[in-house]
Amino acid sequence: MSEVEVKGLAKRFGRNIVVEDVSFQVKDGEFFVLLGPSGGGKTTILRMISGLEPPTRGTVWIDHQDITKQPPHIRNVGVVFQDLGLYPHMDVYNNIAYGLEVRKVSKEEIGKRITEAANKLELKPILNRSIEDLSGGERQRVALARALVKSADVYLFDEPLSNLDPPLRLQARQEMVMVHNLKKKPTVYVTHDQAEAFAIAHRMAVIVKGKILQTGTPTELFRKPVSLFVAQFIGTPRMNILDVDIVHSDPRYSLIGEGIYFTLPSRWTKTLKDRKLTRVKLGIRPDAIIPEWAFSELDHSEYFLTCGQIIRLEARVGETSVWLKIGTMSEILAVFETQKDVYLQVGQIINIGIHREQIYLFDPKTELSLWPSE
Ligand SMILES: Nc1ncnc2c1ncn2[C@@H]1O[C@H](COP(=O)(O)OP(=O)(O)OP(=O)(O)O)[C@@H](O)[C@H]1O
Repeated sequence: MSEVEVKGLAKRFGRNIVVEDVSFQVKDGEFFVLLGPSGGGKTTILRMISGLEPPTRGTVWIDHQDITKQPPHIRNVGVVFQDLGLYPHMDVYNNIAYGLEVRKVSKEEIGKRITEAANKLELKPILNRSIEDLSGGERQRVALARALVKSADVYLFDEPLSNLDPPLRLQARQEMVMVHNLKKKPTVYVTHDQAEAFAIAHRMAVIVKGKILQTGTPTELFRKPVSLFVAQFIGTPRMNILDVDIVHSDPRYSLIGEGIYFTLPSRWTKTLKDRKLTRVKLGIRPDAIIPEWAFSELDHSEYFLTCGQIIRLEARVGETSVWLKIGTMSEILAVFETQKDVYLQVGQIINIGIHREQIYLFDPKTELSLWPSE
């Protein structure tokens, strides 16, 4: 059993605090993703776990042992960084072997492990090639093989796929998940690509400006974002946000805004009464908007109804993005399944429905999520 845990981790470079009070735990066999925009401190966290950067505060634990003061070569951590860290003057075989030689693994054992890894990652034909002659995808597989031959307690990946084209990226991602499944060790993976995070994470943390905003499974973060930032960061296309007034029309509360008059289900009454808010930010995911031609299949009482004028259209295979003006000024994006017998055009006015249980409300000042009573 291995487990990696960071407790109250902080890092300051000069006056700049780049990681602030970060804590998380990754269990054996778990794939944990640190997701966040560039410059948020994700790489610095991995560098602190691997021992390349000493924390200003906080501790790093592997297998319930505090290893914060251990030098990097003592820590049994397998790392694949963004630049892959391959030695350009060495061939593929020696790049993979190097870390094992440093650890005094016998030549025989090294040969055995490399053959195994080369078979799994299809590297056999290029074992004697120089790193300089390899494509981006091949280099990426060499870096993975280097992690695979190591019997590490923890694996760390820092955007290892960022230099690859989309098709290669998908293949490399599958190879990486394969390495993880073979090793069944805790893995921490850094990315700023939320679609990638969703595809591979068991659990993930959204990290911005050195702080974790939320930790949970991809579904938890999608369904129950703690704030407007997380709600818009997770899910493509981004959640629509509209500023609306709150009106108390006893016994219920209603949302009133540009083209909007929604009477909220009674579950919201307590939350809105307690908060005494007069305005909120209303969040609607583009795929939660139902077009009029799908109305017959739905129970109207479950939906808020309004209408919008199409201002832009973008058709893709199987779905169409439709930008709608509602009221005189507000604009929202809806994504509809493309229908053979429905012709849409700019300027057209259509009716839309929004499921009552699929709206999000945010406090306009703190931008934290508001939730109805269960
Ligand atoms: N050695 C250093 N000295 C000074 N500042 C640093 C150092 N390393 C990182 N930083 C700063 O710390 C901040 C966080 O950087 P970090 O690379 O950890 O973020 P990141 O979330 O991994 O970003 P990216 O996705 O772009 O790699 C950045 O502002 C960066 O400039």
